[in-house]
Amino acid sequence: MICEGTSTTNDSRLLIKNQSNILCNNLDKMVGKGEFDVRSHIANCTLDIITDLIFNLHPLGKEATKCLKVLHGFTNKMIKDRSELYLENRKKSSNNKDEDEESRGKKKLAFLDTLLDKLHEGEIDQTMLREEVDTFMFEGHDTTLAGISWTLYFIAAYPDVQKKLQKEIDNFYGENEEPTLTNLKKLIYLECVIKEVQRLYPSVAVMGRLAAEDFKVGPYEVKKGTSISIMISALHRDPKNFPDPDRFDPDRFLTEDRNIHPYAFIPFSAGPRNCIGQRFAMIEEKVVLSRIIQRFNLETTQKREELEPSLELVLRPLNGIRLKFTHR
Ligand code: HEM
Repeated sequence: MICEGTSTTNDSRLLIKNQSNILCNNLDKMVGKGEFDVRSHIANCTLDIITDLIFNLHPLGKEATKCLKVLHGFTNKMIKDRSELYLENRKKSSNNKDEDEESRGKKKLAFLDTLLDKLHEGEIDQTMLREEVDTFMFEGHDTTLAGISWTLYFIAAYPDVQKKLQKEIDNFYGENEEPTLTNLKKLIYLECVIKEVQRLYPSVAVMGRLAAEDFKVGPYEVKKGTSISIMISALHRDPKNFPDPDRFDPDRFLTEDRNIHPYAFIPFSAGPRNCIGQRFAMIEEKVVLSRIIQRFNLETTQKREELEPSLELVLRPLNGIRLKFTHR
């Protein structure tokens, strides 16, 4: 779905770019207004990105903010609207017999169209379709909102890190007009900062699993059927893998040769049910953050101990992320 080389990926890049521009234009209006909680601005951006990705119906993205509380009603309406368009397109394509498979594929812009294909082929039913959409709406919006907001805090609170990022990002946009999947890999330091923030404040801080069989963890016997909570946030602060674990130090991720266990750092989970949106999430965070850093200087008077992480479905800063924006 969100794979390199598909038309969906190219469109995703485009929609992230457009939404980042809208976000930066809105942040422009906050310059000169002192510190404010940045999260509602980021929430509008990440919600529009995910609704665009799923439905490709941008104006309804706005409606989503109001309707999230009645998620199913909202999802059903979006599905109904997109289904009508999908059926219309299908009719047009079957009338146009000359249209080849490739050009038909290119018209499939929304993730939901792929699911509608499966529905019409009888592989899934209406309920399964809605569940998939709900999962994507939640997993693909709140997680990136948290990730981007926490990262902006650390960029504001650590001016030396901000300077290094500005240098990398100025060079990047000096060389490239547009971010692409390939050139985004050059934003190495930004990636380290994003990872270090996910280490300290993982968007998904705890996961639940049911033991499928008996097994042992250290001295503990776990019986089949036991429900298990995996504390990602605690795992990420194990001093064996991350010395001085509470210190914010993006450079830890610069050195690839550190001999840590492959499951010591798992912000996107690991194994068969890991996050299928992780590549998309990294692209989204890189594009949105790099655009902000390119345009603004960030400051904060908030101390780290005032942030009060709150363990809900995602890890939220209870007191908000209060930042001051000035133009560079
Ligand atoms: C910083 C951003 C993100 C983080 C940290 C994150 C993290 C995770 C984690 C830890 C899980 C496993 C949860 C569990 O098993 O209980 C998960 C699952 C999932 N994520 Fe993400 N995610 C992010 C962004 C996204 C995005 C952008 C999308 C969609 C575009 C997405 C789609 C999904 C889906 C569909 C699942 C369920 C996979 C399954 O159950 O097989 N995620 N994510």
